[in-house]
Amino acid sequence: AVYTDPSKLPNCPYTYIIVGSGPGGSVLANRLSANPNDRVLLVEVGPSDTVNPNISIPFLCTTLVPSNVSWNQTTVPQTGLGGRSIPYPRGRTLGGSTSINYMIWTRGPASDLDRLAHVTGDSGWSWDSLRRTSVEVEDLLPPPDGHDTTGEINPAIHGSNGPVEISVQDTTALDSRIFNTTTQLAEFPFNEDMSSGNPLGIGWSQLSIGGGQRSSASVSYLTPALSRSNLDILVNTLVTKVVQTGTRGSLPIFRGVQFAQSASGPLFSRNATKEVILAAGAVNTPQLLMLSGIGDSAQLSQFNIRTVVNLPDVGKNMQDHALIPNAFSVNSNFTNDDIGRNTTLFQNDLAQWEAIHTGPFTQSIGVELGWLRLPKNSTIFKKVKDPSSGPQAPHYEFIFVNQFFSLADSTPTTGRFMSIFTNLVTPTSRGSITLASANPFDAPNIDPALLNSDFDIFTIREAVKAALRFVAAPAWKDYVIGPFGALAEAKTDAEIEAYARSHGANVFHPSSTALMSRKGSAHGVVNPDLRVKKTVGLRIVDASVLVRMLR
Ligand SMILES: Cc1cc2nc3c(=O)[nH]c(=O)nc-3n(C[C@H](O)[C@H](O)[C@H](O)COP(=O)(O)OP(=O)(O)OC[C@H]3O[C@@H](n4cnc5c(N)ncnc54)[C@H](O)[C@@H]3O)c2cc1C
Repeated sequence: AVYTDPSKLPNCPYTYIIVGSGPGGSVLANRLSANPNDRVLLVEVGPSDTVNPNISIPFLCTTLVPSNVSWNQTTVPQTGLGGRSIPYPRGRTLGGSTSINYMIWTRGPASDLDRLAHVTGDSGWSWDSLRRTSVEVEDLLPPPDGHDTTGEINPAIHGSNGPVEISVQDTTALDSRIFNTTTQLAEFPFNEDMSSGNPLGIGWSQLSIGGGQRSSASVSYLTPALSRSNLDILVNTLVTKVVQTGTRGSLPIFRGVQFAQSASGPLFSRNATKEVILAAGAVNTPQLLMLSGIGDSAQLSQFNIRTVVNLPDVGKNMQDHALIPNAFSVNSNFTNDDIGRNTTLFQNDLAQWEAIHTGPFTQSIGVELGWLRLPKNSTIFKKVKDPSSGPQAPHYEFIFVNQFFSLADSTPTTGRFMSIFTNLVTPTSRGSITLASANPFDAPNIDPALLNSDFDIFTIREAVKAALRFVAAPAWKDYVIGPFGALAEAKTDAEIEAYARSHGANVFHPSSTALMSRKGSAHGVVNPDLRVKKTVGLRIVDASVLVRMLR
């Protein structure tokens, strides 16, 4: 059952208590409650995902940031972005960020997972080990417009029975031009299916959309488990601390949690008989660890927090993907810009979606994707070792968008556009999450350190130049009028770097703030089985454990 009031929770022992309902929390709530002998409590600070109808509608994903279902926080000033603080949204509702994200579904390169297995000394994290699981979670469905997807995705490598519904997008005006470019410019080869383990090239996006609706972790994993009498979900409630409940040998046992609905409201507490599982995401998990006395003792003492476990890597090593939203004016009678400007069109498209779940509102913003590498002879490699996981792993990404979309500039009131987002997917900059106060209701200091290294600024600059080369192909001759706004003024390398710093944002992939390392290693926060080092009864199951962000 779903509870909104902590005082109404049944007075029963819980086997597992899960903090946060993002992909990690939702999947575990489902899998653990499948055993009727175990009782599971899932605590989520945000409201139910039914409070915002736009969550289900793929095209309206951009309205969810900021909103009543997202953390509306900002970064500390970013040196790499010219000192700007930028919005730092994450999902704050059932399903976590999968309820507000852009739904691009991608497995990444095999070498990313193989590197994770190597670094952690646990072959369970390898591509071969996880490939079967990644197929089992999928249910590949036809696109909403029912078009023949032959050549756009390889069904043989996807699942057809899993809980997460996936599909490719409806066709758009960009498709044939993008595809034709891959035959005209050798540097941009076509890739029929980027989920094969080798994502390099240009291909159709796969999305966690089924039957025209978002397939979030909540829809896929919580909804089917809601009728189980051994699963309780408590919403609108912040876990403020994990609590030591005893010791085993010299190790503290952390099987307790405290939670509250406001800073001044009553504090509640419950214990798990087996484990507390943190799935609060790469910003909130390290914050919660530190508030609980697990972290760098020097930092904790600044806030008068008693150190229970000194783990200096908590909150360190933060990574995220910088994004530059490059806009191009296009010669077209219709782009998705029209939907945003024309109320009648908007209402008609919305009505179509509500009636039969077809039409433009079934689409997310990313039509096609590109995963690309810097050339081997790039000058940066004289100074910096290639940070990618192997020759089939990209350094940067293209996301093709059939409209103007910028997180830095306001949307023009006239004109039609195409955008190519260029995203840096192998950053070498490392940021941090640190406490700003000992009050769990305060935001921590969020520092993703975007574009903060020579490699990062070099790569994003080269990515922007690659996007300019892409639209210079003959396929775009009658369509692209030219770069728009500040991009049109950026000609030299130095100008493109300045443009990247003044217009850069992020693509909301925080990770690695409670990173995994080999069992027994003093470095890191969790072991490869995701148990928090030097503790008993506490695990982390979210993006904070990844040594490097996967794609
Ligand atoms: C706008 C946006 C667009 C994105 N687009 C894509 C995309 O297209 N494709 C893609 O693969 N990825 C995308 N992502 C990223 C992806 O959604 C995340 O990487 C992923 O959801 C991270 O999962 P997580 O479990 O680490 O954290 P989250 O999904 O953020 O879940 C954490 C949950 O824990 C809750 N929580 C936090 N602290 C507490 C607490 N103390 N007590 C109780 N509950 C708590 C939060 O409210 C949240 O619900 C996007 C993200 C955003 C924000």
